Amino acid sequence: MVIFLGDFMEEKIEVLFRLTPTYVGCGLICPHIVNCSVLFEAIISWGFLWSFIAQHAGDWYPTDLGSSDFKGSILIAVNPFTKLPHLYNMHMMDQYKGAPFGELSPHVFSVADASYRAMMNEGRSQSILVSGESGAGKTETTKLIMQYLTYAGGRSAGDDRTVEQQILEVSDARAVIFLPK
Ligand SMILES: Nc1ncnc2c1ncn2[C@@H]1O[C@H](COP(=O)(O)OP(=O)(O)OP(=O)(O)O)[C@@H](O)[C@H]1O
Repeated sequence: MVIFLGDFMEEKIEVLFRLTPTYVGCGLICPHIVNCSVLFEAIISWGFLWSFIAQHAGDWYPTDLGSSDFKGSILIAVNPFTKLPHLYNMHMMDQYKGAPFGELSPHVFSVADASYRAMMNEGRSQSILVSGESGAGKTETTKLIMQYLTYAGGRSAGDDRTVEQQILEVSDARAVIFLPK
């Protein structure tokens, strides 16, 4: 599940994770939910979670969202367990670049594009939450989001390196700092 949280601050996301036991609790309090299909259960449970947040989050819940309306975007992404290169190639990125949200079919590039444009238009950091159980495809989905963002970002004037190269170089630096051999 990919959720575009807009310009939620990092600490707000931490609160979200702390609230996650509520999501588990929903299944215990309402046993019929756990009998639903996995997808349906996930949708209902996240609905409960967001409802809970809207009601109890108080001061950290962004005021511009109102108290019961989620302005961001949720994408249900299903792991295909097979390579689907035609869905994630340059042509698809071209299609989604700048397209109004919801105009084209649901796609992780659509979420990434909305995030990128919000960052550019509002000049504020944006957050995308990728959630799911082990093996759901979070890592692959995150890589696709990074692939799109590096494509959308291009390269800055006077810098021959692409954004992708710069990110890879930072990753190398972090690997050296945190994972010395
Ligand atoms: N979009 C995709 N296209 C093709 N295969 C995929 C895709 N997403 C996931 N997979 C397949 O599913 C496997 C597990 O995906 P992934 O590693 O992203 O899961 P995860 O949610 O990060 O798991 P964990 O939480 O255990 O780290 C991948 O190795 C890949 O084979």
